[in-house]
Amino acid sequence: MSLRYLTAGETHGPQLTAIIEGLPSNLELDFEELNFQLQRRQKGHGRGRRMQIETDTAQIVGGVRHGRTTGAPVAVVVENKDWKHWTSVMNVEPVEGSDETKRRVFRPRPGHADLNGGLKYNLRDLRNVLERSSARETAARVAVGAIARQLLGAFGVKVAGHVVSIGGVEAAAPNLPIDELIAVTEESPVRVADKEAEQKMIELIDRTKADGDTIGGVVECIITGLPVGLGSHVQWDRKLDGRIAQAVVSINAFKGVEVGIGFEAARIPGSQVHDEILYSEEKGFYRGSNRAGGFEGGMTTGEPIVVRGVMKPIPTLYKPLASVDIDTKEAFTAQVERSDACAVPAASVVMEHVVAWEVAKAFLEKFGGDSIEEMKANLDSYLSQVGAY
Ligand SMILES: Cc1cc2nc3c(=O)[nH]c(=O)nc-3n(C[C@H](O)[C@H](O)[C@H](O)COP(=O)(O)O)c2cc1C
Ligand SMILES: C=C(O[C@@H]1CC(C(=O)O)=C[C@@H](OP(=O)(O)O)[C@H]1O)C(=O)O
Repeated sequence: MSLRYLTAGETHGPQLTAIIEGLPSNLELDFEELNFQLQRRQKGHGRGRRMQIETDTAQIVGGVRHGRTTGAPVAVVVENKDWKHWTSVMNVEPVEGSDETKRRVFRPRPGHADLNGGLKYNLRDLRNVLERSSARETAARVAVGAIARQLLGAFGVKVAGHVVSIGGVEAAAPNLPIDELIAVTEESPVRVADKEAEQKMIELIDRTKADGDTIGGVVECIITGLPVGLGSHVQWDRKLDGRIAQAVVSINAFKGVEVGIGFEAARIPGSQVHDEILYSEEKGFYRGSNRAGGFEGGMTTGEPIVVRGVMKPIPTLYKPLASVDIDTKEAFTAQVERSDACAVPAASVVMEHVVAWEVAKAFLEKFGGDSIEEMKANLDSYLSQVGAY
């Protein structure tokens, strides 16, 4: 059985819940590191007031004893502190004229899930759609991904993420060793290594917010330390780059993904796209460049994975766009809910974790095993085979 997970929970409900199935036993979990990743997702210039209310921490309520996984399903809970302000709205059926009715959502926001969800699920309070479509759910996905990241970490695999551009303001390509990239973006409010560009991004976010508008951007995730051969060319749904693309576009507001040089490959000849194959006694087979972003044939090449995702601007606008009242069918402006102006820095943390999850899943498929020790033995045996090739 392969690694899988599900999440449940509403943004203004009591908690988010995730269940992970298929983790090996004896993975030592670092709870501080897990919570650190959750807190990283809360930061970043442009976030709204909600992030001042929450202090995301993961409670592990199943599958872990004495700090180590047992092989049983791992259950994780992240509390919503904001729940206490929403208890009656979430629990009481709105009655005409009541306070709860005021929170009913009936003028759908263009760009959010409101209208499609209302029509599809036949819900006349679009809050029932909003509550689950909210990117609050990405806190659960980061908790899950942080565990996957620790699984990868047990094999020396490292994960980094950073912001490439916001609203067209581009950061210079950082080209730093992964540990430095992690350190430098950790301290940055926009998670960008280029300080000059960061200042321009901050100013742009502030101007955009003051205009009642929102802004998107591009983020990049890099994973190093992987062996050749994760994923497979033999079947469409085993191609790891394809699975990563699906995971990235599943993040709220993500509309595109690039692997390696991505769309740039359409503009230049093959001689400037493909990575030449080299060999040395010390390294074995390796590449002169990594324009493929670590993938050929849906399999890892052994070079770092480099994936980019594009996030559209946040749909909720304080200066709202045209919409229609779902009761009267009259033209109205869209409803305004408390909102972020820009969540690109936070989204880069989410992207790291959804990509880490897909890679961990492929890692487990390749090296199998019910315990970390069994996985390590399988990895060592494979590395010897590759080394002797
Ligand atoms: C970290 C993060 C925070 C977000 N914050 C908001 C927000 O405050 N307001 C909003 O309208 N959308 C926000 N979004 C985007 C919406 O959740 C998303 O646009 C919506 O679920 C519709 O899905 P789609 O854009 O993928 O089609 C956020 C997304 C992410 C990744
Ligand atoms: C709660 C989070 O993000 C939320 C995502 C979101 C949306 O519509 O996606 C709308 C906002 O919700 P609220 O109206 O409660 O402030 C964001 O704050 C989070 O990232 O943890």
